[in-house]
Formats: sequence, structure tokens, C-alpha cells
Amino acid sequence: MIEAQKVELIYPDGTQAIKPFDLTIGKGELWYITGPSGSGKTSFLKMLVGEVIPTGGILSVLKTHISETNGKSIRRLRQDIGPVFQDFRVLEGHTVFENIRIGMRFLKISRTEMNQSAMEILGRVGLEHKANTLVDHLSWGERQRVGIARASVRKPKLIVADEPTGNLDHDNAVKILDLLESFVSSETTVIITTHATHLIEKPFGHQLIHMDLGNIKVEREV
Ligand SMILES: Nc1ncnc2c1ncn2[C@@H]1O[C@H](COP(=O)(O)OP(=O)(O)OP(=O)(O)O)[C@@H](O)[C@H]1O
Repeated sequence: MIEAQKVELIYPDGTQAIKPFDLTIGKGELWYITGPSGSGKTSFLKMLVGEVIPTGGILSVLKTHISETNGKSIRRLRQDIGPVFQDFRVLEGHTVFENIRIGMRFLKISRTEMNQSAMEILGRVGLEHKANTLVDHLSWGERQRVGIARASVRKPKLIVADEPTGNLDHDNAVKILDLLESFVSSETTVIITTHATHLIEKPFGHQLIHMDLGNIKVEREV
């Protein structure tokens, strides 16, 4: 699902955010990416969704080549990716339900099916009872759940979550990671970045990348 050969990223100001790396990530896998601030975690995820383009090497995500000349295919690729942001990017002034519906705007399904899927996903993230609440009135952890529901409602092949546990206490952070992990399936790969290595000291079930100053090192392959 993701193939990288000698991929690197140098920003226009000369900062080498990612040093050349090779990597293969398969279907239905769970990957964690850890590393200190500034080590390149966000830049790595941005490359996967084509928000920044590698300046060297070959990167293919869901068979789409991430390159400057491939804008149209990259826009199509994003319909198969569910991004979860640290700051949730919920739409203030709209209800929880409306925020989920926004994640479905590209789907070619009927209104009834959309409403059903939206309610289903809200049940899965434990927010069914808040469907008609304005997101402005939600707690931090609840907002993150809305972000996860919106990212996963269209059953993406890839979910990428950038520091989804930022600003959450330990118990809520663990719950959010468990929830994200629950979306791993034979069809869906989940990639999560986090500073919080103590939250992922589980011995099995996931692969781990450690980043340091742009170096990508696979620490564990299951
Ligand atoms: N648009 C940009 N232009 C130039 N340099 C950038 C840009 N975005 C990020 N960088 C630099 O690239 C490096 C990697 O940044 P990145 O945000 O990917 O790290 P990170 O590991 O996600 O950090 P954090 O955990 O603090 O979010 C840093 O040195 C950063 O200053």
C-alpha cells in the first residue's frame, strides 16, 4: 500500500526534514511513528497525503505516485485517506452530526445511507448521544472523537493520525489510541505519530518507526 525508495524531503529553505529512506507498509497494518519534536514525523505524514512532495526518490501510496506532476491523481487518492489532526479541525458552529456529514461529501450514496453511516460511526466512537450538540460545547477528547469519526466514516484504506493524543490526559489518550487501533482491518492501514512512547509499550500487534533528525529507522517489524 505504501512503497518508498530512497525518498527524501528538503524544504525550499534548505531544511532536510527527511533523509533518504526505503520502506514498505502493507494493507491492514498498524504503524506507530515516534521521535522528538522536529524529527520529521509530520513531514512524513504530509508526504503520504501529497501535501508536500518528496524532493528525491520514488513514493507510491495506494498505487498513486506522489509527484509534482500528479496533482489530479493525488486529489483522488485523498478520498481513500482519512486524516486525523491534532487540532481536530472540527467546524465550530456546526453540530457533531453535521461535522461527520462533511467527511462524506464525496461519497456517491443516498442521503438516507449517509445519515445511517454517520449515526453508525458516532455509535462506534461513543458520541451517538451528542449527535445534535454543537461541537463548540464538546470536551477536548470528544472533539478528537469527532475528528476520528469524520476521518473513518468513508471507510478509508488508510487512516493517518498526527499526534492524536496531544493535550489529552493519560486515560483519554489510551482510549483514543485504542479507538484508532480498532479501525485496523484487512482493508484499512492505520499510521499514528506520537511523542508519547509510554503509551505504546505494547509488545505485539504493531510496527514501530523511530525518527530522529529526519532519519527513519524501523525499530520493530511484526
Ligand atoms: N514548511 C517548512 N519549511 C521549512 N522547514 C520546515 C517546514 N515544515 C517543517 N519544517 C522543518 O522540518 C523539520 C521537521 O519538522 P516536522 O514538523 O516534520 O517535525 P515533527 O517531528 O512532526 O515535530 P513535532 O513533533 O514538533 O510536530 C523541522 O526542522 C521543521 O522546522
